[in-house]
Amino acid sequence: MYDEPRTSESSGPEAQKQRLRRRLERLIGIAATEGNELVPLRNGDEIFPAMLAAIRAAEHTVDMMTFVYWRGEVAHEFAAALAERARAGVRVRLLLDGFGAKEIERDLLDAMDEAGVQVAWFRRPTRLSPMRQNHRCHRKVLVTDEHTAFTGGVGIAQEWCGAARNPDEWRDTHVQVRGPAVDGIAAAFAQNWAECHDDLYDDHDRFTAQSQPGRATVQVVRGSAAFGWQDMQTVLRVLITSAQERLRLATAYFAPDAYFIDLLAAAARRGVRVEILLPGPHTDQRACLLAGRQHYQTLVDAGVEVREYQPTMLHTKIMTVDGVCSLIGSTNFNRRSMEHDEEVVLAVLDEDFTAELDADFEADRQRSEPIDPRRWKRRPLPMRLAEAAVTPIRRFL
Ligand SMILES: O=P(O)(O)OC[C@H](O)CO
Repeated sequence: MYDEPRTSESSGPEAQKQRLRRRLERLIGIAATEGNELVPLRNGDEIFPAMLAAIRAAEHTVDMMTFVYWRGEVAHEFAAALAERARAGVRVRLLLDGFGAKEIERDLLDAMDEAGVQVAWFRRPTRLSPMRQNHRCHRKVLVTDEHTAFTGGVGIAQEWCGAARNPDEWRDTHVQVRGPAVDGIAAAFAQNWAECHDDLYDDHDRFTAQSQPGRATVQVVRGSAAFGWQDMQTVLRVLITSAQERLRLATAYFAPDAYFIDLLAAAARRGVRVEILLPGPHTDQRACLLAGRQHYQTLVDAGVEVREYQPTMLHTKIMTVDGVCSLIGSTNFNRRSMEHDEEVVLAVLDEDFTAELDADFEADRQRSEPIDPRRWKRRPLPMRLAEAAVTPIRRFL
């Protein structure tokens, strides 16, 4: 593995930002854009009002794609807002994943259809089997009037409402984006919409240039279901191997293959402070929790701090590196996100945005329990057996 010699010229925040930018640009082949404005949104209490306000303010287009569209008042609010804009003459497109959104209420679909919302389904599985659950549209994207975009972890369901005050209010982070990076997020929508609908664009799309309202440099990376290596793996690989001082990872689903466990352990062994925050007792995917726990010993032995979040389900998908770079989007740290599903993430090179995510991470860390290496080594046999039991399905998690 390439380890860059550290000199005074190659250290410092600016040098690290430039190093990360050039590595990501040349290894992924997508240019980063400058002048983006990013607003982090914490939990449903901040995320949903901002998204609904953007929909209600749209005058030309609303493009929304989601993996989860389940139940609750918020599901009705989104459907009503989308339908209202469609009735007002706005071109409204909603792309639902055929597996993740199958719980959507029929009445909401009928009401949106009647109002003129173009609803498309991404790969509806005809039967449930592990193989047919692959190639899901796991991206979470909202773009309004081509100039405001949202992405991150949130699903449209009651579970995400509130502010992580109790187990009924999941913890999540989303981001509102304005600036040139909106094009990359819009392209993530377009790529999946193209597979499900005859029209890629129409007269409502104006294709006007993006302004530069902020200071963040952002590279938008799309991941797609694929055999072999893919860009989502490259982003994660570059950030982990480039970290010099501190790497923080908060993820809803932690079930990577051994290669990525080794990368994290190697980062800790070369002196990087690696902190990983994962769901704990309130996970909604116990099999995934167990698959992740199989790796705790390797990680803590290497010096990685592993913690489980206690108050509620932790659904964030965040990475920060050296206080200068953040990763935020739909990607979990599991094989589904790295190999099986459609994803989109923003690699953000900006100290201010990263500081906000780091502060959130620290607040979440305070509400978590650390894995103690010596106690973990002595965990009871039933726990070990439960972890071993999920081994046959690990590649689907
Ligand atoms: O797959 P995610 O990360 O969007 O999460 C969705 C739900 O948690 C699935 O249980």
